[in-house]
Amino acid sequence: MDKRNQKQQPDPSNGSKRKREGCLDCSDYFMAVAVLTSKMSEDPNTQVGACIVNQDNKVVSTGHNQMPKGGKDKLPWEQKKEDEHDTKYPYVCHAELNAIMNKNSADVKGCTIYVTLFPCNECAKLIIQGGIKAVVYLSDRYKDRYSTKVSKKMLDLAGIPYEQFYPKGAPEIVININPN
Ligand SMILES: O=c1[nH]c(=O)n([C@H]2C[C@H](O)[C@@H](COP(=O)(O)O)O2)cc1CO
Ligand SMILES: [Zn+2]
Repeated sequence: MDKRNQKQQPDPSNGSKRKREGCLDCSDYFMAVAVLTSKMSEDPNTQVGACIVNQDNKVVSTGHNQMPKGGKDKLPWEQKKEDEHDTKYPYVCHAELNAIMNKNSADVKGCTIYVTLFPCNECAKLIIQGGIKAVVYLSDRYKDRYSTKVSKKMLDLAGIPYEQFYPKGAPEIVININPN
């Protein structure tokens, strides 16, 4: 048979471009976004970041712990003072609250929240009532605090799973933003 006029079929195993090895896994990316977002926090002791992702694996929001509008540079970051009004605790807006408020979608129903610290009870309420369907957290540093224990109790009652994050790829991601 004369093959001169036959169309050449590309050989998938030879000559075609292969996909890049070692590209960032989706969940590693989302937690990395949460960690990067935490770097915006002005809290000298604990910086928290959150990243909310919808069912199409699209980021719909991020947030970090920060003072409410109008309170920046006017409210304290102290952890301990004789009077609790002089500490950060009554004022600071948690990362999860900010992420839910910052959403670029109508709601956060069915979304997953990636957060660098296990959500406290107040954040758990927002997560549950907002319709978030899963929590992925990095640190459970405050697991013995009552606010974490009751948070887990509420999440359990609402049937919202929470799992600790473990990276699928390399645990360290280096970002260089130097233009040169
Ligand atoms: O769910 C949370 N989300 C969140 O943004 N935070 C913030 C509030 C404070 O700024 C900081 C905790 O401060 P500290 O570790 O010094 O107690 O983390 C804390 C929690 C859980 O405690
Ligand atoms: Zn909280």
